[in-house]
Amino acid sequence: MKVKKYRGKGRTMTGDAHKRMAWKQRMARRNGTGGGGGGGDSGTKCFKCGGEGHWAKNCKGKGKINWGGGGGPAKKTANVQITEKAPVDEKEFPSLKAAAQMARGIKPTTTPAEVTDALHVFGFSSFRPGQETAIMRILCGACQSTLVMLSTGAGKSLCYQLPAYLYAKKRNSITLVISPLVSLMEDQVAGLPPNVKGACLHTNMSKAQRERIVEGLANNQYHLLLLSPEALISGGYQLRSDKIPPVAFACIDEVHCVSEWSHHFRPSYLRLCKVLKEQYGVQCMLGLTATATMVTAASVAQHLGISNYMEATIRGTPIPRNLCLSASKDEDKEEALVALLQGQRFSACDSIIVYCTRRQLTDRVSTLLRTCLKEEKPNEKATKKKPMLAECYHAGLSPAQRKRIQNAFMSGRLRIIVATVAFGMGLDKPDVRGVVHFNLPKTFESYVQEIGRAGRDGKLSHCHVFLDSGDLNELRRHVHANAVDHLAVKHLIKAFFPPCKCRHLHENHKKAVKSFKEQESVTERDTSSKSRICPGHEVAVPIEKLVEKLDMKEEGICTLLCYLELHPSEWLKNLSNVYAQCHIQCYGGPHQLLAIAKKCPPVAVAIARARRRGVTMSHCNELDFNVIEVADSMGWESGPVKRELKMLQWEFGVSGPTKTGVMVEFSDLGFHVRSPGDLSEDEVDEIVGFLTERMQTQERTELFQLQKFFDTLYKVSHKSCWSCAEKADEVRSAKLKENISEYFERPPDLAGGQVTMLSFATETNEGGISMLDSNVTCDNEAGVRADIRAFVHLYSSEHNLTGRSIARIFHGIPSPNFPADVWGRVRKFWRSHLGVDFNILRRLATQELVYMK
Ligand SMILES: Nc1ncnc2c1ncn2[C@@H]1O[C@H](COP(=O)(O)OP(=O)(O)OP(=O)(O)O)[C@@H](O)[C@H]1O
Repeated sequence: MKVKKYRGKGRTMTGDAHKRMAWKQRMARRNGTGGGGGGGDSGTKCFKCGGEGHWAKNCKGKGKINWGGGGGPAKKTANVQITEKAPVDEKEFPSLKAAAQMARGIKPTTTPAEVTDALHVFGFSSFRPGQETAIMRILCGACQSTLVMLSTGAGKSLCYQLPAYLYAKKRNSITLVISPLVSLMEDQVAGLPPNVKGACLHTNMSKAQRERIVEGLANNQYHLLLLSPEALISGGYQLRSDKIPPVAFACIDEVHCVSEWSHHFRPSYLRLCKVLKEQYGVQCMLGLTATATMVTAASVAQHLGISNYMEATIRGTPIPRNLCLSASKDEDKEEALVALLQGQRFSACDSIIVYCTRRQLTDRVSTLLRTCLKEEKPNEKATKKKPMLAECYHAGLSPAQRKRIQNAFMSGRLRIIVATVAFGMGLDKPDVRGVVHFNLPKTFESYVQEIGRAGRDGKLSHCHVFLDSGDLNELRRHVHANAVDHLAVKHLIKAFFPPCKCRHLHENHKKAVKSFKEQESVTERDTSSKSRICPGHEVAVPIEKLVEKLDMKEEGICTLLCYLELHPSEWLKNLSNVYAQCHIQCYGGPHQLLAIAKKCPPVAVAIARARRRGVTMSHCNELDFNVIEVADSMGWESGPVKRELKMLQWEFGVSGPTKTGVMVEFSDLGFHVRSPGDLSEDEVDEIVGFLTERMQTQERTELFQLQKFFDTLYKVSHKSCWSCAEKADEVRSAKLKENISEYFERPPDLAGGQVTMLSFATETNEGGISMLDSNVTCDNEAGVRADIRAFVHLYSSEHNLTGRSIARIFHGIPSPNFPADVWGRVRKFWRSHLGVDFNILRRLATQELVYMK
């Protein structure tokens, strides 16, 4: 739609007034207020004081927020914009005083008029708990990075949208919002009020769409920009800091992904804060999350550069008060689910989500519910269209089917959606009245996140979990799936720290100079790993090959590389993935290859290296080489080398560029790091030991937390859901909430100023009901050993088997080299020993492999 623009009294108004009106009416209905709320475009209403009959320009009303250096644009340097620090002058700016008080936790008597007016622009009449403090911290101009930890549906989005809107209006700046889910970005932008201009950049957009957005950014058309962490750190989409307005602040949604201790650690998040600070000059960051323990919060604060995280954290209760929780350990879960939904508690609920872990199960359960509940009264909200009782929703459905089911659920036509956890991320349906977990959720955090989809309108809603030891063991297997062997770690270190000649060259240099003083300082340097001789080399390791070699997922390898970067010794630096292999083909024949070698040094070096390996190049018109290695051997950065190689394809004459008949292609996407090549053997052992220990701690911790989660639910559970199907048990619900809060509020352990989670792993299990312990012995060891031997006989010639890979197959845990769709068909072995503890199985398999060698 073409947008008409009107200019009136210094304000810009778009022509889509009917859209704005509809939005205002929608918001008014939701807030229960009569009309619009003093929106910025209302024409006769003052934006500053909200008063009628005069324009903001002539307002003599309330004070102002400090807009950072008097509202002027932020400073721009060549490539970095620095947001100016605000001069703190509370007398001159009365509302700044309020902001500063707010930031210190003191509630000021009045909220600045600009802020309350902006709140009306968003269609709200008052702040929800936590919103005002967060907003004022961001607006107070003193670069107060803030962590907002409020439950799902508490209204965290306003905490970035409102300051972004005000900053953009006052300073023509933009706010960067880092959002982890591409699928949600469009919805978030579409949900903004008409006055707030947002845009997003993601991979699902066409090139033309992205270019339009980048152009719009350069023209100051947007108040906020949503993008994925990967897009930001890769610097893709031509998004350069000098091409966008100054950045007011950056908001990181799902900020717990920044912490390596989080259940959702995402390696690309790790470099996020650094890129925001160094490349975009961001000084103020706002982190948003619904589920973070204090351990995660402390670690996130470290990444955001917050020194006193207690002061900078706005924290609500993890579970909203209006949710009534229950759990039961029924033997027949399907029968129990039907009974629960027929009971008084859930039969009154119009909108229910039933979560299952597997796709086939969602299918089965939805069919069961359609059959067993069909006599029931259809959804009262049903419109002319036929009401639907229960449907399944999972990633295996076609996009059209998913859309149809989601729309039916959102409009109230579908009463029960039986879904995998893929459903519900970013779901903003206010009246979901019930969430039932047919299977055990993965963690405390997932549980809190998933039940948070109920009762977003603040009305009483019900949540129930069915406990089952089978689910617990299944989740336990998932934990083992991510663990790594000592040997795999060794291979990884070998790949990323190839030995270099720096030390040797240095020794030669030392001999040549023969200066006593120089020798002394060199001896000094040799003993200290911190001032190592090697400055670090660019290394690229092809992802596909490494995944196969280590039998480890790409994300797992990324995580290990992040641990190495986060280590106090900063063993390596992660760089953006690159294509490492270069293929040059000269259609002009071998002469052309030699001719380009004369003008392009990297080609000459690649030919020389090939010759050194014994390859005869005189009759060759093709050349294959690792471009990262070649660039490194020349002491050059790989970026410019690749650009120079690409240029070989073109010749620039007076009539413009013409093709030279040289083809240059890059392939083999690789992990890309900068690492030293002069590690001593002790250092290699230290790194291997560190990573192995770290992975083991992670495994122990996750197992412990899983057990603790199960025990927490078990302690308050009913034997059968019959006891809580008719009436909620408020005492047990309150007890469960209290125990969950305890988990989230547990203070972090600070070892040497670093956040650690070791204590979780070493803590004993306070007499909980351990259903895992039953598995720690192996009754049928001889039988298990016989099966292992049979398996090794059949498959060892074609596959590289390890104790772990055999244990995984016997437990039905897929890995890159042993995918479920292939190995799941080997029925005799796949999931054949679920009853035997994973680590015992691994030990037995390792022993058998050694005996059979
Ligand atoms: N001050 C307010 N007054 C009334 N409604 C509000 C207010 N702030 C937010 N809301 C409404 O609350 C709902 C939830 O808000 P929002 O999506 O920001 O929650 P959230 O905390 O980001 O949730 P999630 O964790 O699921 O992303 C939205 O419909 C929003 O319009």
